[in-house]
Amino acid sequence: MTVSGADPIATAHILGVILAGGTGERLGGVDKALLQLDGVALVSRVSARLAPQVGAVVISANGDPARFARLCDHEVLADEAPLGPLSGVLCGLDYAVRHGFSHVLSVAVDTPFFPKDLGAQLAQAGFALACDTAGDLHPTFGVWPVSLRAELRLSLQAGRRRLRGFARDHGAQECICGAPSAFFNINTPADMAGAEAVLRGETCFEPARDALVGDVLAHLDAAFSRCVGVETSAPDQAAGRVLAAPVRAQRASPASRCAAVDGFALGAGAGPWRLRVGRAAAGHPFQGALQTGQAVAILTGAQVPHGTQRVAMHERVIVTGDEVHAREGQSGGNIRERGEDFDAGEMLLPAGRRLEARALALLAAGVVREVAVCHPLRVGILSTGDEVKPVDQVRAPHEIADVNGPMLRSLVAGWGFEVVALGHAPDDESALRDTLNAAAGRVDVLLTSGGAASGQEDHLARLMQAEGRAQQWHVAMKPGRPLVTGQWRGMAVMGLPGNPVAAFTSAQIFAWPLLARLAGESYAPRIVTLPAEFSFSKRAGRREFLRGWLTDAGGRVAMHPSTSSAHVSSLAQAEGLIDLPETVTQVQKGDLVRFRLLS
Ligand SMILES: Nc1nc2c(c(=O)[nH]1)N[C@H]1C(S)=C(S)[C@@H](COP(=O)(O)OP(=O)(O)OC[C@H]3O[C@@H](n4cnc5c(N)ncnc54)[C@H](O)[C@@H]3O)O[C@H]1N2
Ligand code: MOO
Ligand SMILES: [Mg+2]
Repeated sequence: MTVSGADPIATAHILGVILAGGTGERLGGVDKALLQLDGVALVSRVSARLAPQVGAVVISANGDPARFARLCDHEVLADEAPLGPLSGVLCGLDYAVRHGFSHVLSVAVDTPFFPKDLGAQLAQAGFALACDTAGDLHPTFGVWPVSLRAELRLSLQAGRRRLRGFARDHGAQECICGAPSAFFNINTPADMAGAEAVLRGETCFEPARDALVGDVLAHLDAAFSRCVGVETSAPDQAAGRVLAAPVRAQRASPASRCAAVDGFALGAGAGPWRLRVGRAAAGHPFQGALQTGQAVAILTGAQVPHGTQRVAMHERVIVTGDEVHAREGQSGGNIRERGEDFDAGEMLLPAGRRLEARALALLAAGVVREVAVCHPLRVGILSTGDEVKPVDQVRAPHEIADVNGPMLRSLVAGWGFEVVALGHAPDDESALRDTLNAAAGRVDVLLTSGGAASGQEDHLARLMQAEGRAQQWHVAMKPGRPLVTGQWRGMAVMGLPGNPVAAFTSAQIFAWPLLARLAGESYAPRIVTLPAEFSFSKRAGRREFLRGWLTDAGGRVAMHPSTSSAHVSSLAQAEGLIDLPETVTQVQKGDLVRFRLLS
């Protein structure tokens, strides 16, 4: 179903719902609604901001409603089944219908500075979620028509609890309603202190620190999801593709008891055994069963006849006439039992697994004839910069060869994605716009390099913020401080920094998990922990990735002496990235370090 907006909805027809069901875990499990910000409970602040924007206000919260009684006289609605904020919205919609409202405007109780014209902005669309000017979606802030009730209930009953997923599936628009600071939400005691400082006018919301690597990864997880379609295919035709659904064995393996060696299938008894006429070969079962004291010749892989106790290797028996005598030293049954590798119906591979040789072998063993796989993810690679030229066009000393282009194309192809080479764009906003527009029709995701920072000729973030959706990051990471993430006309975009070592590192740390997510693939970098063969000092608060390799004797990690993000030689020598966390200031020889293996 798609709900589209026509006329804006009158304020009197909108019911305001304060979502106050969270557990406030990072604040020690307190009820956030009751937290006092500069002497006023959050629920009261949010209610005061919401009331002028709607016809009436209710609170969605579970537990004892009396706790709100001394703060406000809003009705408190408990969830039918508490399944997160979406059940709060559902409760609000039910209440809205009973009381003659046409829409719900939902807000979160822990976000006290939301825009004063939020309702008016969202109501233009009829069904919409709020996002900020940096492109971040705030799915608890939305306008919801009551007509969504039945589908929302069904969706929750089916276990789909994500606001953004439901909203996107049902055609919600995303409206830019304010600056990121307007959606500042309180999760930790430090956020509370920050919000109080803002109220006192001592500070504004500009981030005081660079984003942590973990923050950026969490944002990627929240803001992006699989974007490619799914089809069914024979496994053989799907080599290199990603499974969209788990696969179960269609048959046990082995499907029948069979011989693990060439020799004689022996029936019960201590021997000698009387040799029967005929044999059991792979693909040609012996017709008949072995009685006590009987034997029959058998070959590796053949089904063992009924009544077989064990299979003796031919080197280990003596055959005289039609009698088989066991020699000394016979051990083991030499029989592969039915289903000893896996049983019919057993899960062989999970969704998200890429079908490489080992996976394909397993599917064949399980007689799997059809799998659901994701379409390949098309990844555009674009270099930017007036100084950057293809290698065969480099002339003047102020020109440099495009290093990032070939590096990223090879990296992305090596990860198993489909590469679309998009060449190069100059440092010019209008040319970049044209390039982005052209790319949006050809690829699912675009990786750029260069122009990701905030210099005069760094256009990517500015352009995308103005005309698409973008987040410009300063990551507390070296190399790779600048990064841009966002969307352009439905295409995911990641702007990597220009310096090649930074581009490479940011690609490993951020682009790879992003691409995997978009492609429906599970992402699992290979990381080992080994003693350092070097000592090194660094600043606290920043994650650093050094280029390193395993020492000849093995078991230790050496570092390249250069930490410059422009020294490409250090990359070529590297076998991995040494990952030094934010908290570390000193590494001594012998200390354990995390080493992310490349290739
Ligand atoms: N005032 C600040 N300046 C810079 C910051 C900062 O935070 N504040 N960050 C520095 C860091 S760290 C990096 S990394 C770079 C990243 O800059 P951009 O992503 O904007 O990239 P450019 O300015 O276009 O180029 C930087 C550098 O990289 C070379 N480059 C670019 N593309 C390629 C390519 N395809 N092949 C080879 N080399 C390339 C380019 O020539 C520049 O030398 O910004 C710092 N500045
Ligand atoms: O990303 Mo920059 O160093 O890290 O050159
Ligand atoms: Mg720059």
